[in-house]
Amino acid sequence: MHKPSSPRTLYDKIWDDHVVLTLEDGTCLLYIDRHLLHEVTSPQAFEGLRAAGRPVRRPGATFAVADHNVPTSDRSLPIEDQQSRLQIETLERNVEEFGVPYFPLLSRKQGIAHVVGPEQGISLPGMTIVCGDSHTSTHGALGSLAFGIGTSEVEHVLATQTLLQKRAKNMLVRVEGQIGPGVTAKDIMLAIIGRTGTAGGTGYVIEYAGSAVRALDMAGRMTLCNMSIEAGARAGMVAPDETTFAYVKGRSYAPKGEAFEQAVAYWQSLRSDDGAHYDKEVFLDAAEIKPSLTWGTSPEDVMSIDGRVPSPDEATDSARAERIRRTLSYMGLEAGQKLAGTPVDAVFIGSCTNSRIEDLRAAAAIVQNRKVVPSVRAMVVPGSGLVRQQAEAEGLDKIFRDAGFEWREAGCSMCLGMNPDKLETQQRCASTSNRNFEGRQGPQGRTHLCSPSMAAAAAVTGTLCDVRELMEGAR
Ligand SMILES: CC(C)[C@H](C(=O)O)[C@@H](O)C(=O)O
Ligand code: SF4
Repeated sequence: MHKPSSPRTLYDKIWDDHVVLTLEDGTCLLYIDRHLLHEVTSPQAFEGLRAAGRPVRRPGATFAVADHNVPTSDRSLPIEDQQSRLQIETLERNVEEFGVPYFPLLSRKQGIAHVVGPEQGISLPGMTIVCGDSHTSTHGALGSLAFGIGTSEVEHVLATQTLLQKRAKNMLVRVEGQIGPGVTAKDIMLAIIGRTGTAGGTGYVIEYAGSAVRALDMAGRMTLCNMSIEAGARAGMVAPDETTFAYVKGRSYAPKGEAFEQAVAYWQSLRSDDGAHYDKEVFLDAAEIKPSLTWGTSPEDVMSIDGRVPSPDEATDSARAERIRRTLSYMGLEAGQKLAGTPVDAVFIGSCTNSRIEDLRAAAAIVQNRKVVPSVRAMVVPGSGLVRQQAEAEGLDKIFRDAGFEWREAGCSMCLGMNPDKLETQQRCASTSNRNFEGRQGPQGRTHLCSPSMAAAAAVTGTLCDVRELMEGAR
């Protein structure tokens, strides 16, 4: 624990500004500024409120949207899957009864909660933001403290607008220098997880810093913070700067005029002090990061596209050798093979990691004047209706459609098998999402996590490949 006068990190500052009460064992009651809800983790929480006869403490700080179960096909049709329909109807009934703002399925504002929050200016620098969803860490890109909570905590926040939490440790991930052509925020994050492993961030909140992070736009920063969970961390954050303020300005729920200027003055104080203590530090040289992807069934199974998958023979212990053997078998790969040139069956561009307009532009730049290989099912699923609308205004949908991509409505889609967009058994998919566990995208599905441009390259060549080979002057 730091003394009040000692240099503090960004995390310490936001934490300190939200403590309502500190218990003897150090647990704190934190004030929560924003609470996002989706259909999967909120029903029992509302049920609890109802049973206790309690209202939602601050409906105006609470926002709901359905994203996991929604079909991404024609929205005018009824939802076929009974379970999904029930989830969404339940959410709609709850928000109505408790007076919580909701972005309906037919609204342009509907989308994945972690795309909608920043897009609407609901998520702002300096805030504490929670949602019953692990990838709430995404919102930390704005310079907020944002993390996922469980359903009983959702109920607690609904009832009290506060949450009991233990302070996490501080971890600094510094990425310095310039990334090369074809390298994106996704590749940076895969490189980080490849280095730290999926447990490297356990017990920490990660602050991303360094010139390569500063150079990222907000979408890139959100990609980093989003996958902090895959690095094992509680949350990820980037100190707010001019890029952040320019992004926030003018958004629906952001402060306006004089209030905005005052907010910026405060937000500028939200950076780690010189000499602030980090319990763990990791350094990466941006110039060394190559277009990357995962070869296995854990986000830490990372390699660069010009590398080879591991072989059990290289493992230093038998448990590791067994894991490699099992993973290769699940993934349908041979020990030591190159991934480049491996045929794919599906390409998924979407999810809260990579479905923002910047991601779609990057993918479209690769797809333009090319065609999806006929054996590949390729889909683009914008993160929100507004992203979709913006992409259409820029003609990106035409580029994707003309090439043979499906152009879908917003939702979690093929990121996880909770809706009709699923891989078929043993299909191999280049996916811009964040998780590659066995069966994540459908039973026996084989997921290769990668950036939007790498996924686009896989669609038009029909194989996992180095996006730089499709980029003029990149090599
Ligand atoms: C369904 C939800 C609780 C889950 C999460 O918390 O992350 C989902 O969003 C996921 O990505 O697996
Ligand atoms: S897009 Fe994927 S990771 Fe993000 S909230 Fe939905 S299911 Fe979870």
